[in-house]
Amino acid sequence: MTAPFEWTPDARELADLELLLSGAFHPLEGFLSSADAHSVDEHGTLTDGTPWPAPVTFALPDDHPAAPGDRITLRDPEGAALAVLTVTGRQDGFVAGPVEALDTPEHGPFARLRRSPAEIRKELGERDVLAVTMRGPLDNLDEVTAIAEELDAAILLLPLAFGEAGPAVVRAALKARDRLGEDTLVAVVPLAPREEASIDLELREHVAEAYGATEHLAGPEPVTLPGPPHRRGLVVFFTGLSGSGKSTVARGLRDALLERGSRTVTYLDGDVVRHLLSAGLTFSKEDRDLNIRRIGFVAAEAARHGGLAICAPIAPYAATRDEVRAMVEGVGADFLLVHVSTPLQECERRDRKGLYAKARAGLIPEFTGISDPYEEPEDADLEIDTTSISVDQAVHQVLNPLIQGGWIR
Ligand SMILES: Nc1ncnc2c1ncn2[C@@H]1O[C@H](COP(=O)(O)OS(=O)(=O)O)[C@@H](OP(=O)(O)O)[C@H]1O
Ligand SMILES: Nc1ncnc2c1ncn2[C@@H]1O[C@H](COP(=O)(O)OP(=O)(O)O)[C@@H](O)[C@H]1O
Repeated sequence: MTAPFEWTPDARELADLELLLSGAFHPLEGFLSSADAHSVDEHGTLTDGTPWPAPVTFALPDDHPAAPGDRITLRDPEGAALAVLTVTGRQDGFVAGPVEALDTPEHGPFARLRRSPAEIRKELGERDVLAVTMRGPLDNLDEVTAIAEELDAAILLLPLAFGEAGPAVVRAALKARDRLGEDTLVAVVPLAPREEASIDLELREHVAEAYGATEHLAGPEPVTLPGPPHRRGLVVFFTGLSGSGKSTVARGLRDALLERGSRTVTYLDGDVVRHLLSAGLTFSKEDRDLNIRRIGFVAAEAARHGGLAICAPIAPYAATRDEVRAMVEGVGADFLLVHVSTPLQECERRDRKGLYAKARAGLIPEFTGISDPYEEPEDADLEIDTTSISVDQAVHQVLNPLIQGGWIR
């Protein structure tokens, strides 16, 4: 009997899964084996010689027990079971195998426009088709019209909607359709961009062909101009030992920002987090990581909308701090890691809450710095040792770079 495995793939894998299931990645029917992925990289073909431009792979952590013959239910982050992957091979971190659809999630912006290649081909019938794949607005509509007229072809716009920018690309396609004429078809394709431009282009051609294209035009690459720093979201994330001064400096920073009044501030105080958002969590590694991920999630949501979030947990693990940085940068905001590096000796001397004495006496287990690890950041954007400076000076050591960097006016 096979084990009932479940897994939530990452965003790129989920997008690829949707294209495998819809037939947009024809002739692929599942995730590639390590051998196929290497063959694609080296020769632009699968091991059986079928032309294919880009690896379409799926990874599981090494400690996941799935083996050939097992069936893995793939779920979206909200828990909907999307497909079953039957494992045919597992090597070099890649899990290969065909996928079968279970359910089509009917949510998300522009879900009604996520039409399958078969549906679009049926609607287009025998006509020649000029497909335009887009990752941003089209600035060449006259050219598109001229080519379509010359070929006597129908126009099919394929907005490649992936990630944060996805809905904006679809809106650009609908705007282009308004100008090109109502008979222009639009199908949303969740194709994640590939790093190498030539491979990305080839993959777009394959997908366009699956949708019935006889001619393919790649729209221009979007120009992304980040807004000025004072309009961008920002997370100021303090990390350091208990008693190092995180909360004191974070509160001082919050107050200084509120006095200036130029930005909205979300303050995720450590104690408030532990009483509400993370109530019931312990200080085990798993619970500390969960606590930090929750803080990161809330901070990233505030920053997504251009807000400034200040967080001040111990956050002892480098990998978890990295995850938060990625979460924040993933929503297009900036992340500033402030290491409050006051040495243990000074933190223990202060022992504001008497916790170090209790930890030394063995009354508090897993106490950071005493009986639990603190991984010193190697990627801090700022470092402050509060041993022999005033609170006001410490606050200015954070505030000044924020002003100089243009985040605060
Ligand atoms: N075992 C153990 N280790 C470290 N700290 C402990 C522990 N038990 C309780 N406390 C108190 O909890 C505060 C740290 O909570 P955090 O949420 O910031 O920790 S973590 O980031 O999840 O590691 C920390 O507060 P601060 O002094 O403000 O840092 C301590 O007062
Ligand atoms: N320059 C300074 N910056 C921050 N805190 C300082 C400074 N000098 C002394 N302290 C004292 O150190 C203690 C730091 O405690 P706290 O801010 O709660 O640390 P943490 O949040 O890192 O546990 C406070 O009692 C604070 O008054």
